Amino acid sequence: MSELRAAGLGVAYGETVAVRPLDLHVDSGRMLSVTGPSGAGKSSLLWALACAFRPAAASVTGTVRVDGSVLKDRDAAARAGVVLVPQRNGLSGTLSAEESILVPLLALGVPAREALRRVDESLTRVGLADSSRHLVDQLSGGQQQRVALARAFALRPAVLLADESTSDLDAGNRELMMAALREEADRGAAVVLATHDPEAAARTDATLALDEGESTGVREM
Ligand SMILES: Nc1ncnc2c1ncn2[C@@H]1O[C@H](COP(=O)(O)OP(=O)(O)OP(=O)(O)O)[C@@H](O)[C@H]1O
Repeated sequence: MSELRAAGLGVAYGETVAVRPLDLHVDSGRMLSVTGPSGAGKSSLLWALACAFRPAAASVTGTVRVDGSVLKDRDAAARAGVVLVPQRNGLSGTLSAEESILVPLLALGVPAREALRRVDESLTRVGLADSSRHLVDQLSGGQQQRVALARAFALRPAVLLADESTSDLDAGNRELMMAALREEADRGAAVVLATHDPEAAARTDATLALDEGESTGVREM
């Protein structure tokens, strides 16, 4: 069970203010969508929630807490179980789908047998069990999105931050991935999905709308 809370969270790139300080909270078991036009600040908000910015890359104000503990940096976020699926997936093109999932599990100290079990389970969940040996570069954009989500699911995140993770999917796979994200929430994760897609946003519990970096409020669905 995990609760995500941000207070006064803001992001600027030099003179460019990407996110004006905002508060948000996502309880365990809930899904929040972050919506807004291109450039509204959705990715910047998710990166700040994951404490993923290098200090030189952006100036971030405010605090992020998971279960009451302030996250100081990216390592602390990882230890708290915060997993970011970035907009461009963050996969290495030269690894296979299964290696993409296995490597971070082994790096975290998950025993090999359990890690391999999670690889199979998560690729099956996203409908890519038959593509496990394919290199990421040999997969379509939508298949790569599903591998990136499978990798996140295998990590059993406490907080799952998914950035446009359904944007390249056909309707059937979008449905499958939205159901999988809901399962993550049902398992106890706090889930945040940045999306342009009103149908995906409608499947979440609440929506935070951004406009030029400003929150225009949270609407319960
Ligand atoms: N590394 C960067 N350096 C400077 N400005 C940036 C950087 N990244 C983003 N920005 C600016 O910050 C603002 C918010 O960008 P961000 O990518 O967070 O928006 P977004 O809502 O995710 O957009 P999209 O829907 O197109 O992905 C934009 O004005 C963008 O140009």
